[in-house]
Amino acid sequence: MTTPPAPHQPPASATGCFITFEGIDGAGKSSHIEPLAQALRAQGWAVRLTREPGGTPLAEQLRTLLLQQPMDALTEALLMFAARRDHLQMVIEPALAQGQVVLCDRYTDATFAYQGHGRGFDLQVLQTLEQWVQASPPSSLDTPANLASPASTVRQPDLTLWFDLPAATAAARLAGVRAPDKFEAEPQAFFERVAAGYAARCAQWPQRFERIDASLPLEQVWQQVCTVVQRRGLLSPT
Ligand SMILES: Nc1ncnc2c1ncn2[C@@H]1O[C@H](COP(=O)(O)OP(=O)(O)OP(=O)(O)O)[C@@H](O)[C@H]1O
Ligand SMILES: Cc1cn([C@H]2C[C@H](O)[C@@H](COP(=O)(O)O)O2)c(=O)[nH]c1=O
Repeated sequence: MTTPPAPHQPPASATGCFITFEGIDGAGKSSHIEPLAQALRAQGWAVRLTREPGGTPLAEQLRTLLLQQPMDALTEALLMFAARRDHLQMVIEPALAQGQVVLCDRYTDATFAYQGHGRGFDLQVLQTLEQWVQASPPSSLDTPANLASPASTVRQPDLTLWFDLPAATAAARLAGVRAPDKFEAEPQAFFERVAAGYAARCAQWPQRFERIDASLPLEQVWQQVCTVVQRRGLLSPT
């Protein structure tokens, strides 16, 4: 019988690890997030799998509105951040405080890519909202005095896997798979802008971002995911 690999148990004082999955619709994120959760659990990690917009009862209600209802760009951005605030307070921060690995299907890079680059919404305004919403710990915005000044610490992912795929390939993969939601119904030019937005975020955060070539066959994409997570010391080769 082979000996199982030593589990990567986080020390009691660990603050967990926050990993986000990003990319345009149809890039292949969801195909890999659950297998990665299983691989991490098999090596001893406590894993919290979640998504944005969503992840809490309130944020899931906001998701339904966001993915179905037409609305102006500011309303859309505010609802994305409202959902994120609830998600951070109720799920992400508590899980990280317990030393868990949080795997989140999309986070704030999506807001910059979709609302910022896709819709053309003001990136400075998004940056201000980011400072407020992602104040860490969340209680640092509890009092009116604290609200007046931006947070000193802003919760960012430790690692972002960016599934990079041409918009035309993503559209071909999604064609006929399911009825498109409000975002998926956008034209290819929208997703080209979103993809450019992700490339800009990757250039801005080179240490946090890992680009995954999502145009390759599923098994090769999975290999890239494993290699990146192994390099970050969270998984050991099996
Ligand atoms: N490497 C791949 N090669 C070919 N097809 C793929 C590959 N990865 C995923 N697919 C297929 O493409 C479609 C979209 O994949 P998936 O749902 O994982 O993307 P996604 O990024 O999570 O999309 P969304 O953000 O819209 O939910 C699915 O039908 C999936 O089976
Ligand atoms: C977090 C976030 C998401 N979106 C968009 C991107 C997708 O089209 C949908 C979510 O659907 P998925 O199938 O779960 O990927 O929401 C966005 O526009 N802005 C955001 O911040």
